[in-house]
Amino acid sequence: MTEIIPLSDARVAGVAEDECGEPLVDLREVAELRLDARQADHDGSYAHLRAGALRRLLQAQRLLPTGVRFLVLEGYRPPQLQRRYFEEYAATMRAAHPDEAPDRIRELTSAYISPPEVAPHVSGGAVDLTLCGADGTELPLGTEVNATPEESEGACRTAAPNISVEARANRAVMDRALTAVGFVNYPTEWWHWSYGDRYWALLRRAPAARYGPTAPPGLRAGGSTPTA
Ligand SMILES: C[C@@H](N)C(=O)N[C@H](C)C(=O)O
Ligand SMILES: [Zn+2]
Repeated sequence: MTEIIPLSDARVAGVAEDECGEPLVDLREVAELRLDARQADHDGSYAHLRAGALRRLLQAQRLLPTGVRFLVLEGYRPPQLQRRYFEEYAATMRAAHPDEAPDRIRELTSAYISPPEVAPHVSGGAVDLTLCGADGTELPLGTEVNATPEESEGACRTAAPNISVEARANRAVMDRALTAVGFVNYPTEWWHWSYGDRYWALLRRAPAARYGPTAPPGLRAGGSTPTA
């Protein structure tokens, strides 16, 4: 089995960043992509992706079998929302594992929510998505998108054995299309794919991440505005 590198791993934080300045693009204006409103926020941040990541996502969609499309749940995530998600799930992990040291709690947390300082969604290069048919009906992928390791008994892991043959085949369909255009998967979450962020750079052995943390679309004064 290949090693799963958690987002809390020091190697992720150690990746250099070479911000390319690509803008965030509003997916609500991209007719070819189907968006789901489950993660919708007040300013539409969730519906944004860096231009290069979006271009690759559209290429990947063209590689899907006839009649199958992507259903996108979340792209960009503002830094303060990432911090809130991380702190909330870390509290859940502390309650479930009261004897574990802080570093282990951070690692357990990062299996489901990224530490804010390396968060792929905050770079605008990560996307949570599933597959649907022509009428928008979701295909079986083994768990709901965003199912926790606890509620899914680990079936959220991309290579989990405890899913149906059909779900495994659908995960392979996603993998083939998204990997072919340069995305990488976070192996603890079948629905989470990214391009250009630090995790991507580490897995693809790129010299640096192309996308650093960026400000929400409403706060940007043209181009990409680094937040830190
Ligand atoms: C839980 C999910 N929505 C998610 O995005 N997790 C990853 C690891 C993240 O926080 O970047
Ligand atoms: Zn994600």
